[in-house]
Parts: sequence; C-alpha cells; structure tokens
Amino acid sequence: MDGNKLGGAGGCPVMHGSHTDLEATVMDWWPNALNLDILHQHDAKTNPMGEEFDYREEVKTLDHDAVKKDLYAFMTDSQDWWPADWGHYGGLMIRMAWHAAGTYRLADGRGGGATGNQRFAPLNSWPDNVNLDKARRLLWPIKKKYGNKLSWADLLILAGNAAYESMGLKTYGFAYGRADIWAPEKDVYWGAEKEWLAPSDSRYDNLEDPSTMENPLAAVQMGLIYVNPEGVNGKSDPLKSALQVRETFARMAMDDEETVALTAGGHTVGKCHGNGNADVIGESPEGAGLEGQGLGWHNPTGTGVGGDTVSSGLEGAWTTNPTRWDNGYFYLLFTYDWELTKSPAGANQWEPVNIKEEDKPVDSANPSVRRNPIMTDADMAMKMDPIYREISEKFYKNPDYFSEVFARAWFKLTHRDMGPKVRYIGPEAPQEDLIWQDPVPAGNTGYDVDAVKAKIAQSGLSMSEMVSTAWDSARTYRGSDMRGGANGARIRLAPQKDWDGNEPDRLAKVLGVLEGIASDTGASIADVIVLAGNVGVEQAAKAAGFDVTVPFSAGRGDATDEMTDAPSFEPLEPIHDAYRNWLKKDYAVGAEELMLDRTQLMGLTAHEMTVLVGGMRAMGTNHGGTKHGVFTDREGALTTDFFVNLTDINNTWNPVGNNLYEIRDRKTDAVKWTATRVDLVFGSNSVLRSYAEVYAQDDNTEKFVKDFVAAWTKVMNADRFDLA
Ligand code: HEM
Repeated sequence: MDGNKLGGAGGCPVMHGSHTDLEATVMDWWPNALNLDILHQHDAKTNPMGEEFDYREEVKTLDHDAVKKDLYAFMTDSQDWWPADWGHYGGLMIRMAWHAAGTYRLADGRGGGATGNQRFAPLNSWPDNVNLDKARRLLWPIKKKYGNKLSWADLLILAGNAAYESMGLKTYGFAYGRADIWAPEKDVYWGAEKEWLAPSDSRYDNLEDPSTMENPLAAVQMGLIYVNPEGVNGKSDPLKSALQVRETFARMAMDDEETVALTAGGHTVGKCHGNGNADVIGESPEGAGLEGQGLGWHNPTGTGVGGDTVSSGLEGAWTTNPTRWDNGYFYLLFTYDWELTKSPAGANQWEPVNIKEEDKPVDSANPSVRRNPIMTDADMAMKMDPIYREISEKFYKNPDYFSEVFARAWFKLTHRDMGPKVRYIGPEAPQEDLIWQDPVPAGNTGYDVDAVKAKIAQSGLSMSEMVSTAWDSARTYRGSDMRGGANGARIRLAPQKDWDGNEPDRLAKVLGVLEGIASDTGASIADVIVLAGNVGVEQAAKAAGFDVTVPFSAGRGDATDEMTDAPSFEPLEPIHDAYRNWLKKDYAVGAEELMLDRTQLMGLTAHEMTVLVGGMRAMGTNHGGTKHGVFTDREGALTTDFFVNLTDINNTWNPVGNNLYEIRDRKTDAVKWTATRVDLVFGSNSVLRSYAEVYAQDDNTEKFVKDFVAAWTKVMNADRFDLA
C-alpha cells in the first residue's frame, strides 16, 4: 500500500502517511453488494451536539422577534466582500431558500430543506448552487449569534421568508423545527451521470415525453434543482421547457397554478448573474483549495463580485423594481415582445423588444445606468404555454390573488417535507389544516384498551390477518418527509385500500371486523388496526413461550376521503419492499435493494429490519397469500426458526425460478421449505448474516422476542408525533 496516498510527503502528522484507506470501499470492489451504510447515516458519532441535545426543544427558547429584526436589518446591510445587488440581499436569500427546499421530490420524499443538507456535498457544490455558499456565509453572524437555538436548516428557510417580507410580500407563515444533519447524506439518489450538467437524455426513456424521466428524480440534469434555464439541453424552446417545468414541479407535488405562482413570484425579485466569462470561474467549494475556506467559484475577473458576478451565466433582472414585491413580472412579460439573445457570458436569454426606458431596471451596482430586463426559457413558458398563459393572465389581472396563491405555494414549498402540522414550532405557524399536510383529526384516548383487545381476540381473525393488516397500515410511513403511517387509518381509503400489496379482498374482510369493534368501543379504527396487530404479536410470543405486552398509546384518529389528497399518496405504495413486484410475478433481481430503500425510508436500522423479517416469517404473515418464505414447522410462534434454519449448515439453497429458492436437506435432498430472494439475503449478505447468527444462537430467543417487540412498536408508532 502506498502510505503517502493521502497527500504526498508533507510534514503533517495527522493525514500524511496515514494507513486509513479512504479510497477503495467494499462498494467499489463489489458494486452489487447491498449498501447498508444508507441505514446508518447520521450516526450519533457524527453529531457534535450529543444525544441529549434536542433541537426541537431548544428552538422553543429562541427569541423569534429578535431573529426577525436582525434578518430584516441584515437584508440591506451590504458587505464589501459580497455586495448586495441594489443594496438588498433579498433575491440571493430567496434563491438560497428555494434551492434548499426545491430538491424535494414526492416519489421518495427525499431532498428538501428540512435537514440543512445544502451545507454539505454534493449540494454545496452543485452547479445550480453557484454562489449560494456566499449566501450562507453572509448569514453566519446571525447563525453564530443565536447558536444552538437556531439550526442552519431553519435559518435558510426563515431568511427566504424574511427577504420576501422585507420586500413587501405578506407571507403565509413560518414554522421552526428542522434539525440539522452533520454529515453528507448517503441515501439520496441524484442520478447516475458522472458528469455535471450531462445532457438530460439518459434520464428519460424519451426526452420528448418528460413523464418518462427516471424515478425518483425530479430535476432534468445532474446538478440542477429543476430545469435548465436556457431550454431543454440548453436549446431554447419555451414550449418544450414548459413540458419539463410541468413534470418537474409535479414531481414536487405542485400543480400548474402553484408552478406559475412560484416561478413568477420567485423572479419578481432579484437577478441573474452572468456579467463575465463563465469559463474562468474557480472550483466549487468542495473542490477549492484550503485558502477558500469553504467558499468556491472564485471569479478572477473584474472585481469578481457585485456587478461582475457570474453564477448561472444569464444576466439581468426580470422586473423593473427587483427589490419590491409587485406585479412587474407579468407587466413586462405581457407588455413586450421578447427576443432570444445572449448574455455577456454567452447564455441564452430573452430580452424585450423596444422597451421603454423607464421600464428598464437600473443596474444592480450603478443606479445611474439602466439595463434590459431578461426572461429565462422557463419564464417564457409562462407566456407561451397555453395553460400557463391563462394562469399568468389571471395573476396579471388580479395581483392580490397572485400574492395569495404565491404565499401559500411558497409555504408549501418550504414546509412540505416537515410532515404533519403538529410538528410546526413557533408563533408564525399557521393553524389552518392544509390537505398536503395529510391532516388527521385527534382520536379518542378514553376507551378501555384491554376490552378492545379482548374483542379482537374473540373476533375470529387469524394471527396472520391481524398482523398483516397492522403492518400494511403502518409500513407506508417514511421518515424522509414524515408522511404515511398508521395514524388516520388511510388504509381504508383510496388509493391504499386498492393496492395489490394490501390484498384488497382480505383487507376488506379484516377491516369489516375491525370497524365493527371500533364503533362498539369508541376506539378509532386506526387504533383498533394497531391493537389487532399487537394482539397477533402477543399471541405469537405466547406460542413461543413468552408473555409479553406490546406497548401501546391510544389516540390515533381516522381521516376521511375529504382529508386525503389521494394522488399524492400514490408514491407511498410499497413497491419498494418488493411486495408488489412479487404479486405481479416480476419479482425483480434487485428486490433486496428495494427492500433496503424502504427500510431506510421507514427509518429502520439493518438490525431492526432483520428482526422484523425474521418475526414476520415466523408468524406466517407473508403477503400475496403465499406460504413462500415460511421457514418453520411452528408457524404462528414468534421463534427464531427463520434464523436457525437460514444458518443451518445442513441445508442447501436451490433456485427454482422466478427468484424462488427451495431449501433442501443436504443429506436426504428432501425439500423442507421455500424461500424468496429477499429471505436469502439475510443469510448471504455478510452483515445481515452476522445479525441472523446473533438470533440463531441457542441463548438468544428471549432477546429476539424483546427486539422484535421493540422494532414492531417503533413501526406502529413512527408517525405518532403527537406523543413527542
Ligand atoms: C422554473 C424554474 C426556474 C428556473 C429555470 C430558474 C432559473 C433561475 C436562474 C437561471 C437564476 C439566476 C441565478 C444567478 O445567476 O444568480 C435564478 C435566480 C433566482 N431565482 Fe429562479 N428559477 C426557477 C424557479 C424559481 C423559483 C420557484 C423561485 C422561488 C420561488 C426562484 C427564485 C429565484 C430568485 C429569487 C432568484 C434571484 C437570485 C438573486 O437575486 O441572486 N426561482 N433562477
């Protein structure tokens, strides 16, 4: 091994000559291995605050009024090292907040502004985030002043809100509660390209049809937040841009009206920066030298800042008064014809024909000069696409309506990934129920839990029916945007009730019984579903010789169809745990990756996933009505048989097609059981096998039952933010 691989022959005792191998990981040698690391990111070891620190409690002691006052003053306190355009940092702060929130995508709930991930790679160095490093650094004195009481994640969004307010918009509200992460995320898939801004083509089956973009991606090119401002693959054509804008915003759960409001409202203030040569700009923060101290994109030409700034490469403001919230965007868009031109940096942009001198904005650094306003290709789409045009005209005619729609869409953009309203903290958190928050009414807590459990036990439902229904109800939860879960009992409603993976006929029968018990006892259906699962688990533990009571807290509520934005629940369908693939008989190679992905979204560790799968197999709760994967002759007992049989050296494992395996006795060749591909991963992957071995050991059955009950309880309560 080359002992100097980390940096040559310098005298630094810490890094040079280190024997730590930072380059070749297991994943590099065996790229098809399961990357369990995604389950263990944001480990306590990366967190400098320690486990006792609870940001969500700490932020309640923050002096909100003082922070707001400081932020308003900050907006017009221009610093020489990065001067504010027109003496106002509003545009820059809003772009920063939008880029923090705008990475959110509905398909997997990942991305978004709830973690402060913009501080880390790759986002801190994305080509689309050029010079947002300056925006965050400008905010450092405020962050420093309020310290642990104010996370970066909250501050980035709050700064965007304060910027709008200081320019005259009445915002819809703001909620605190975004705890910072302390290391780059490992689980977010941003695309397979190895080159920044590689052409869009590889992301789409058909570039002409934006709906064919690879899921869960939402941005059209690697390193962009959404679409290319110069047009599809940099080729100007507003109608084609419109199609991409529509698809990418839909993937963030925004409809056409919200999309027009956001684009127009975003570009009502601030400007594009491209007054120079984009080719000479230095490395991004992650690649820049130590002397950059975390800042990148050094611009060696002119002053390199202020009027000489190069960010996107486009140059100019969209409106006549770019530091004021007004209707100027639509005024200019509709008053003038626009022609395609080039910015000083050579980027495509649109400029007005024969614009009146007084409609031109003044130069951002020199108020004695007026400059042409500009539009990006996406802005032109707001006028050229017939659907967008109709909405734009409506906004143009009714500025108050525009302001109202924008304020709500901005709130949704910046809060959607925070989960239910009960998680909002602070005096500006709006009280109104909004459908995208997945509202659930408070549930009854004053009923007799033991009486409900007794009725369930006597109902004639099988253990498998009880456990499967509770699991199916809870497993939609994902920690990436805190949606789904057992609360609300949305498994009774479309679309969940019709998902193949929920076996609609069985589900309807089980729900019929459980709904009857709910109405007899006053418990919510959501609670009864979970209690039924708990009864099943307790019975299974008893059959294995253990008396356990699964912890339970009452109070889940029952949502209605009117409270459910059905289309936005579709992405929660559990294809990721491979059940649907299984039912559709295309049980793909790679099902274990899908299971891993789901496990991560549910917030479970590899160890919890192992005990849950082992326990579910022991209880015979397979989906699809099959018996595949039941590794036990004692079905229905919460034993460690899954692990014992999986690790038994007297067994052989033989593929029998469609990713099924027969388990045979090595000596007699008799078939003992059948398993799925996902089951076998727990015996073949070296890490998962090490966990399986723990439970296969003779003395660890009691530990297994205890660990299973803990993991089960975690899943059933993952969405109970009201208990926090
Ligand atoms: C339709 C998709 C969008 C495209 C293609 C787009 C494109 C751009 C580009 C090229 C810039 C110039 C960056 C620079 O050179 O400094 C920019 C700036 C900006 N964008 Fe967007 N944008 C989009 C949507 C939005 C949205 C939804 C918002 C907020 C709601 C927003 C807010 C801003 C702001 C405030 C600036 C000005 C930054 C400054 O003054 O420094 N944009 N945008």
